[in-house]
Amino acid sequence: MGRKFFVGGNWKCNGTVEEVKKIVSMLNEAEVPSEDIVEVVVSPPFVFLPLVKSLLRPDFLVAAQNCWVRKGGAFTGEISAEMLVNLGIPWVIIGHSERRSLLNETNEFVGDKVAYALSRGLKVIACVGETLEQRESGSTMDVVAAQTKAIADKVSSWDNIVLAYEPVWAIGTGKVATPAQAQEVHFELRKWLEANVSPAVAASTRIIYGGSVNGANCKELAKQLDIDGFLVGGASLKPEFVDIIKSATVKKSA
Ligand SMILES: O=C(CO)COP(=O)(O)O
Repeated sequence: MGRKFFVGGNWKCNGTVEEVKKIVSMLNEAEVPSEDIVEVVVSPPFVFLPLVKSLLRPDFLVAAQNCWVRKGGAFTGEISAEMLVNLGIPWVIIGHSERRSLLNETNEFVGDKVAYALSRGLKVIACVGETLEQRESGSTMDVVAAQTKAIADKVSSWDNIVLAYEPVWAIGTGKVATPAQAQEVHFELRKWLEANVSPAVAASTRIIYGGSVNGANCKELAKQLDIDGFLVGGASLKPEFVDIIKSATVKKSA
């Protein structure tokens, strides 16, 4: 169906110059499947973006972890989409659950950010996901559908969006969703896109999974029909990130 496997590494708020250089050399030396099998994007904190971009192998790309909702200006502490474009940063992560919960980013705000970033020419990894309470009360699909709708309402094309399903209860907890749990939500999200955006967008949009993905659990997850890759936190800072990139071949032969 032509959805190229996508592996993102979200470094979150971690690293020193020395650590960043070490991770980049580890990635530069890694033998991974070719670019037509897997797309790899790493997302360091803003301050390291130029350094990582200048050192990283050309077949891996970089992403910012956030950007301002509109054109830059008098917004102390923010980084605009225009600045990312100016630096040649192709991707940005928007709507990560840590920003939604700790910084009160609402569905509407996330939708506005996605739309603005796309309008400037950035590609977007847009994150959705339910909390444990929401899962336990049976509202997982309502929650992720509302988050996805807030994005769909604001954008005219999904060509440059990767949708990341990251259940909040699986992030940084070591408690990964089972392949069946993840597949179920990915399948439902694709159905949602089919019904509410278009069958073509549903068929072509990559839906990636995030939440305690590691070198040991990635293959079983990658085998699932509607899992088109991963957004990796903790393990993206370690050599096992390379094993996660390699899980793209599981998909290829599936
Ligand atoms: O939040 C995540 C990626 O964006 C997932 O984090 P962990 O892989 O550390 O659980």
